[in-house]
Amino acid sequence: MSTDTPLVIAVPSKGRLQENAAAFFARAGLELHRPGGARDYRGAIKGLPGVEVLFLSASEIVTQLASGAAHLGITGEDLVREQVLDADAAVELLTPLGFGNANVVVAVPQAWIDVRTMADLDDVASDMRARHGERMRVATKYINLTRGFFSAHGLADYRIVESLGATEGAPASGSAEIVVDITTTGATLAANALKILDDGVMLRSWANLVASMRADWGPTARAAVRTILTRIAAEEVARTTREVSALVPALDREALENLANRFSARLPFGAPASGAPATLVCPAGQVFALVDALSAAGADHVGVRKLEYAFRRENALAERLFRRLG
Ligand SMILES: Nc1ncnc2c1ncn2[C@@H]1O[C@H](COP(=O)(O)OP(=O)(O)OP(=O)(O)O)[C@@H](O)[C@H]1O
Ligand SMILES: O=P(O)(O)OC[C@H]1O[C@H](OP(=O)(O)OP(=O)(O)O)[C@H](O)[C@@H]1O
Ligand SMILES: [Mg+2]
Repeated sequence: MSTDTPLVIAVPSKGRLQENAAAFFARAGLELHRPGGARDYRGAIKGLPGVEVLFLSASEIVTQLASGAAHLGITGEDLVREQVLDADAAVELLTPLGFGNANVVVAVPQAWIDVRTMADLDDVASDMRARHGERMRVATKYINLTRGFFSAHGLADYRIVESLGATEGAPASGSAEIVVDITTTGATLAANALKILDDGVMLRSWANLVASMRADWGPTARAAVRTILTRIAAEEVARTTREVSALVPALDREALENLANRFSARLPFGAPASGAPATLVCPAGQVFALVDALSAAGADHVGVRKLEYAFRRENALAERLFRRLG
């Protein structure tokens, strides 16, 4: 039974992702409003009816997406892969967001100089089992990811010691031999005299915009998500492109189109009428090469602008979601 519920968006309210997530929505012109203050975990988006915001921890956001209690959320891919058994059926990772980067890795004591790969680790584990009748202990909170990765490497002689914090301290404190944890700068691993195995990167994770396939996507939720994804896409296009305008009478329509193609630029308003300036939109990284080419073609004044938003009819994010939802 489908009912017409509001769109529920889950946003990190604490931890590593909070600030970047709030900045991400702000850039897209979506102002998160928390009427009850920091203690209230429910809010709204200013000027957007039909949307409810939940302020939760990154891990709780995964739970809400997996159950369908939230339609859309921002959280780490590491948590999605760890917490949701059938992640590809339950959720759609719409796009990585360029923040919250962390690798899930297998790390062993630096003192184990002969242990560089998962195969070496397998030898150590078998050896421990054979000589001492003990299984190698792996401290982690990534239990499912660890089981999957170890079994893919044929490593079976180990047991997991569930860790709920300060995982990297486990080998020094004697509660485990090795660890599986996330790392960004590597500082915590180094401080604990641990090293990553050469083939020990299990997952390269980023914060993602994630949609739930189990939520109730009624008309109100669909309309609201389209508005939100349109703004997000418009901000992204504006941020990654530049609008270039120039008067180039020497270039006819075909020459202008060829020049645009050379720099992966578009002519959003088509070729200009004679005597009118041309407007091109190119990737930010191509802008100076394009300016040089326009100057070489006789342009006297070339203007470059960074737009605040660039709305286009097609929106890859929304299309991806609606294709999935059917
Ligand atoms: N050092 C880091 N740099 C960048 N992103 C990180 C880093 N550590 C974690 N993340 C990302 O942020 C997510 C949430 O991490 P965070 O530390 O905020 O919460 P947590 O440790 O899972 O939970 P808790 O806040 O209860 O300790 C991680 O799962 C990962 O995707
Ligand atoms: O490679 P680095 O840049 O040193 O970052 C890695 C550390 O960051 C995370 O911990 P966090 O500080 O979030 O504390 P937590 O254990 O409470 O989650 C993670 O669990 C590592 O311990
Ligand atoms: Mg943390």
